[in-house]
Amino acid sequence: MMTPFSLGPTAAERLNRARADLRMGLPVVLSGQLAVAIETLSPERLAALATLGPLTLAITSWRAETLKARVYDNDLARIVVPKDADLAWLRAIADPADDLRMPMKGPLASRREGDATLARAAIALAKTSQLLPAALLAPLPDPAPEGLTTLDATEVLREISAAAVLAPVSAARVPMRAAEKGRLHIFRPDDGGEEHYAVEIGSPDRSEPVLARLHSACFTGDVLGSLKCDCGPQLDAALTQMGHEGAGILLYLNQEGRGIGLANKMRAYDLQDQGFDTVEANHRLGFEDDERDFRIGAALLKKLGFSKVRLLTNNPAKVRMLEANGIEVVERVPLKVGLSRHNAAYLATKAAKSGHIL
Ligand SMILES: Nc1nc2c(ncn2[C@@H]2O[C@H](COP(=O)(O)OP(=O)(O)OP(=O)(O)O)[C@@H](O)[C@H]2O)c(=O)[nH]1
Ligand SMILES: [Zn+2]
Repeated sequence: MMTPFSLGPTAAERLNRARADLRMGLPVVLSGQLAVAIETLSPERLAALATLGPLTLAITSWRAETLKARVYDNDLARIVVPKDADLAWLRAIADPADDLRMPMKGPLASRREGDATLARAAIALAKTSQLLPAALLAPLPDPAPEGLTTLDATEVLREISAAAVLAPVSAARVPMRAAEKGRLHIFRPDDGGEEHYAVEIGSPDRSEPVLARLHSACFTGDVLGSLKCDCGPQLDAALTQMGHEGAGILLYLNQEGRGIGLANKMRAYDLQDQGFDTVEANHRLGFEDDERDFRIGAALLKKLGFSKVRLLTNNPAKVRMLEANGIEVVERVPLKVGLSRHNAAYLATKAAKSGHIL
C-alpha cells in the first residue's frame, strides 16, 4: 500500500503564502480573526473591515513607547481603533516618518483583556514580510470570506522561531578580482524564504579552521558604495584577505538592513537624517536593533563542511551566536576598514550600543 501523502500546504508553506498575501494588502485568517498589514492596507479594504466590528491595531512595544501608548503585553500593544479612524490615522501610528512634523494626537487606548498571541503572530508576520511591524485585527464575519489563507497564531509563532532548513541548489566557478579561484554556492530555504549565498575561495581544508566572514546584504554599501556604513569596504577587504591567504569562505546572507529589509532601512535612514541614531531609528520603526537570524550562518557553514572558523568581524554577537550554534570560533579577526566622516557616528553608535569593537 502507498503511504498516504497530503498534497495540501504544510504550516510553513501556509505561512509563506500568508506573507505574499500581506504584501499585496490581502487579509489572512489568523486564529478566527482577520489580520492585515497597515503598510499595504487600501482604503477600500479598511472600509470593508470597519463594518465587521471593533478593530484593533497591533504594534510593538518599541513603537508604543514612542507614541506613549500603554503596553500591557510585554513586547506589544493592542491599540483600540476609534470608530472614525481613517487610513491616515492608522498609517501615522505605524510609520514614524512624520512623528516630528505631526506628533500623534493621543491619547491612545490599549486593550489589556484577552490574549495577545494573535496580535503577536500578526506583528511577526508583518515583520517577516519586511513590512512595517503593525497589523490591523478585525472580527471574522460569518460566513468567512472565501479564498483567504488560514493560519493558527501559535503555529505561526512556532514556525517563525524554527530554523529554516537550507538546501544547496547550484554552484559554479566565479573568478573574482580578489581571488581567481572562487566558487559561488546558492542555498534555498525550505520555507520559501530568501536564498543565501556562499563564496568559497580556493579549496579550504575542512579539518582546519577556515578564514570566514558572515556578511549581511547591504545594497547601499555593497553595490552603491554608500559612505553611510562600512559594508562595501568590509566585503572587499574580506575577499581580498581570503584571496591573499588562498582560502576562505564568505557567506552573503540576504538579511538586508540587519533583517528589516531595504524599504525599512531607507525609513531608518530618513529618521537618521532627522537626528536619531541607527538603533533609535530601528526602535522608532518598531523593530529590535538587530532582527537578523544568525543561525543561518552556522547552518550554512556546517552544510559546507566547516566546524571551526577564524571569523572576520568586529561584532562579538556574531561570535557568540556561531559558538551557540555549534561552530567553534578559534579566533576573531578584526575587520576595520571604510571609516569615513559619513559613518563615524554610525560606527560609534554600534560600538556604544551594540557592543562592536572599534
Ligand atoms: N537597520 C539598519 N541597518 C543597517 C544600517 N546601516 C547598515 N545596516 C545593515 O547592517 C548590516 C551590517 O552587517 P554586517 O557588516 O554583516 O554586520 P555587523 O553587525 O556590522 O558586524 P561586522 O561587520 O561583522 O563587524 C547590513 O545588513 C546593512 O544593510 C542602519 O542604519 N539601519
Ligand atoms: Zn552597509
